Amino acid sequence: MEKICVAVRVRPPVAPETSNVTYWKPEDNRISLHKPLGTPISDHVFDQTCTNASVYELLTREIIHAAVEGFNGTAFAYGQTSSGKTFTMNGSETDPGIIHRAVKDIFEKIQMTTDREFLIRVSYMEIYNEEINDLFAVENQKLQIHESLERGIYVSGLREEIVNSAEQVLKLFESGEVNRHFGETNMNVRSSRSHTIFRMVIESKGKDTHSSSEYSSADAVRVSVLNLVDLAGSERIAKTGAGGVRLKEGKYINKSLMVLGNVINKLSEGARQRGHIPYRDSKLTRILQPALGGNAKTSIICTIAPEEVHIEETKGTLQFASRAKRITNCAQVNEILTDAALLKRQKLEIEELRNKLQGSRA
Ligand SMILES: Nc1ncnc2c1ncn2[C@@H]1O[C@H](COP(=O)(O)OP(=O)(O)OP(=O)(O)O)[C@@H](O)[C@H]1O
Repeated sequence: MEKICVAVRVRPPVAPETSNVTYWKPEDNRISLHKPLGTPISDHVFDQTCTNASVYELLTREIIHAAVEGFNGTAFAYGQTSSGKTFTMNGSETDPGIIHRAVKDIFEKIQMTTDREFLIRVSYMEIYNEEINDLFAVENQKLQIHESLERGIYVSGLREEIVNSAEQVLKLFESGEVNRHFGETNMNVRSSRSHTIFRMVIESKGKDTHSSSEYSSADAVRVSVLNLVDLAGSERIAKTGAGGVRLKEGKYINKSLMVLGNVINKLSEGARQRGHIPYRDSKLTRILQPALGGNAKTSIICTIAPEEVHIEETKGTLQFASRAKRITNCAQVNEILTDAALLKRQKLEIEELRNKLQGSRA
């Protein structure tokens, strides 16, 4: 069992004239309003001078490395609109975000792992107005979620591309970004109007599979799923000035984030009290189910805006962070034996049985 890793990140003020007015005081892994005391609410608090490089290093790198070794992983950004989620996940020219860094890191790690061979598949989807769309293939819309013993929870009909270099993945990611729903609101000129999930499936098996007399872990195939998630931001309609299409989008965004909040609340209660977890109440929580209290290593970066007008929303985000911090997951390496390995094992077991029988007859 391990805890979800949660961090809070303060973005710099939007208006330069307010740059020296600080309402929030980050101090180690605490953040407080007015007075520098308070209980730790997350594992890290990043102040407004921090870079995406340091967020990646402290919060996500370990999960990415574990994904290459066979553990499921999820990293997601949560926070009100315009607080810096997309900036954290996508980054800028000079300071690439989590996704860019994760992709580079995965291929570097793979290159260093000389005793295994890898197959990497990527997909990119968005949840827009509670419908799942494929960002690699615009014709694939309104996709359905299914569950099977072999694949767990998956989205059927989603295009998966087999990739073999970081450059190829980043190019594909950029092509998907073009199809994503963005829109202008009073709060953000380029506001994400959908939740996006960039997914990498990492499959590997040992190179040393030639020994015929014994089966070993080298015969097993490891399959891990890595989700890099940029959520749409919660918003107050009065502040965003949303009407028409934006209003409809805002309602769907708020509803699915409310379900996510409910799931986090339930999970943060002790195992005895928690009862039914409402994963099925939204597509977002259904897809993220393994990441929330399941078989995955998860980190959450909660982004907040420093301005006084956003204090109430910021308090809500900090509450979300402190609840999420209480969640424990149970991550394990996903290893399955190949058919050939299973056959080898069966043969050995039969052999053993035969020897035993002969021994008892003698
Ligand atoms: N840490 C940061 N450093 C510099 N600029 C930032 C930082 N965080 C956010 N910004 C800037 O603030 C603005 C809003 O950020 P961003 O679009 O990432 O917010 P968001 O939380 O994704 O919003 P939404 O939910 O509306 O999509 C952008 O112009 C972004 O470049």
